[in-house]
Amino acid sequence: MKVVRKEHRGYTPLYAENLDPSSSNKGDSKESFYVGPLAFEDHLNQWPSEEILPSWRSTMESYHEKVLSAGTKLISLLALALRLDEDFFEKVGALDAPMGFLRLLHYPGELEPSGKEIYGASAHSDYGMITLLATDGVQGLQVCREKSKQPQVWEDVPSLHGAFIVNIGDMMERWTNCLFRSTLHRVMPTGQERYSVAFFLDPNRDCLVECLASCCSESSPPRYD
Ligand SMILES: O=C(O)CCC(=O)C(=O)O
Ligand SMILES: [Fe+2]
Repeated sequence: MKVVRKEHRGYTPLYAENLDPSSSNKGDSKESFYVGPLAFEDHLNQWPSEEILPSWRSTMESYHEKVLSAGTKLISLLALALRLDEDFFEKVGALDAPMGFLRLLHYPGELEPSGKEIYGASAHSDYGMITLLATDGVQGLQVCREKSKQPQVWEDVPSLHGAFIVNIGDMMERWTNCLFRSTLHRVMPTGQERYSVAFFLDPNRDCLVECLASCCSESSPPRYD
């Protein structure tokens, strides 16, 4: 198929991805479609033809722009919470040519029989700054609050109509010296079909990520420098 994933854009088929290779997982029971940054590198995006899906591209572009704008505002609130200037992450170049990746996800209700454990999405944390996640309200998403404790305790994430679920990513964990922890999460199959749309806001590749001054002290030195 012409839109099969290339350069992190396009279609990923069922079971093609395994977010937690340490588990004896068959591959995640989800299929997805990635749309990368629009303003920059837009030529890498892959779009189904207008004849097959009329207006799909313009709908995705419009959603991408709106969720990027919401994510950018949220990042400025995180900056204020960290006692930084509101535009700190802009000033360090994190949002230059914003690296926003939209991922449309579909989890089928019925799964292929398999002797292996099957997850919708196996345990992982997202790797950027923040993720804004919209779901159709079908359960399945779980978080583990204490990710370094064993045994891990998983909690269902309730869905709130009209609200995004916001996850902190690994880069934000590093930046804040673990003050903000990236969220370990997974999606369990429930037997019900499920749709979600994730928007990953990553820092620009040229942005230097170093421990924020407000997040380290003598008793809490930078862990990643
Ligand atoms: O579908 C969901 O609720 C979560 C998706 C997810 O965690 C991801 O794509 O990184
Ligand atoms: Fe995720």
